Amino acid sequence: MTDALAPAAVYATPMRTRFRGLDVRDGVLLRGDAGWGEFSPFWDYDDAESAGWLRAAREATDEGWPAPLRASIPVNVTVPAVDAATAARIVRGSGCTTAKVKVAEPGQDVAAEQARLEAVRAALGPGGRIRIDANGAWDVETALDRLRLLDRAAGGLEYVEQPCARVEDLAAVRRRTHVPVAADESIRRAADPLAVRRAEAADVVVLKVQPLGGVRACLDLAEQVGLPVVVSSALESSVGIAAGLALAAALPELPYACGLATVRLLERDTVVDPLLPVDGRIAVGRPEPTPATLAQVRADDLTTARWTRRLASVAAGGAA
Ligand SMILES: O=C(O)CCC(=O)c1ccccc1C(=O)O
Ligand SMILES: [Mg+2]
Repeated sequence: MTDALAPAAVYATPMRTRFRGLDVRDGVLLRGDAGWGEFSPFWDYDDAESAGWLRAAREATDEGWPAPLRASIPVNVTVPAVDAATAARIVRGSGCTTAKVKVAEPGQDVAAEQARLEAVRAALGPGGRIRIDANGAWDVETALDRLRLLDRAAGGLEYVEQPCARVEDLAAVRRRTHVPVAADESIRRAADPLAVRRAEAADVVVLKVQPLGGVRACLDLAEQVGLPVVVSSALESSVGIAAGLALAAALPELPYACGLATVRLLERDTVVDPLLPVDGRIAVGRPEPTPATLAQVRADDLTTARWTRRLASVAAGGAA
């Protein structure tokens, strides 16, 4: 059977602040009977790793999502590895009472991280919550050392996301610190996401809809892992964020703020009503692109050709 999978649009937008090494975010929008879907694996992901991202997009276009159990989702403001004054400005402008702060960025020292966390605490006030994300950059001893310093600078950490890359190292850190540990890459980039549970390596799991193959796949995984879930974005446009909201809205329990307030990190969005937080929550919804919004983010011909080829290639692999 030939696959008529073709991009309805290819988008590209500059980032407001460099994040995860990205200055531009781009991807494909697909359209089906159930609505719009986003396929936007990062460029360093190969076809095999991008297959889940395509399953998530096709769930959005062909099936839609399970019924929501809640109408709005509490979210964290995401603070890139910026200077202290910029971090404070991002937090104050967000309306959120939970902040997730990037740390362990290559080339930055711990003093800059302490200053960033002190500024975020001052901006949030004593009632706010602060979590940090090290993206697996530390070894066990470095993690324990940094957690002591950064927990103090933050006036208390809600949790640390992926302090080390390996599951056994997460488990070792978890045994030796009072800061709760969240697993992100150890879930979404692992051959066996349940290894985290078996090793008792985390207190919380971060689930991202695109890399994990869709809302239903994430609901199944949440049930199997049996730990509290934080739904987080893969820096999608609002079309992709809508899938994250659908997951957060369908989980039986949602004890933490989710990392879905990332549309603000993009200069432009694919829809008329971007999925931005108001008073720390995003209303569950599914805003749609229009010809006018798509014109604002239309990728150039070269980018469009690259995504069209990539989509076909991932789809061909997935069909095998
Ligand atoms: O969790 C958030 O607040 C935002 C999402 C986020 O941090 C992220 C976005 C894209 C790729 C990786 C990550 C990450 O959690 O490391
Ligand atoms: Mg993370």
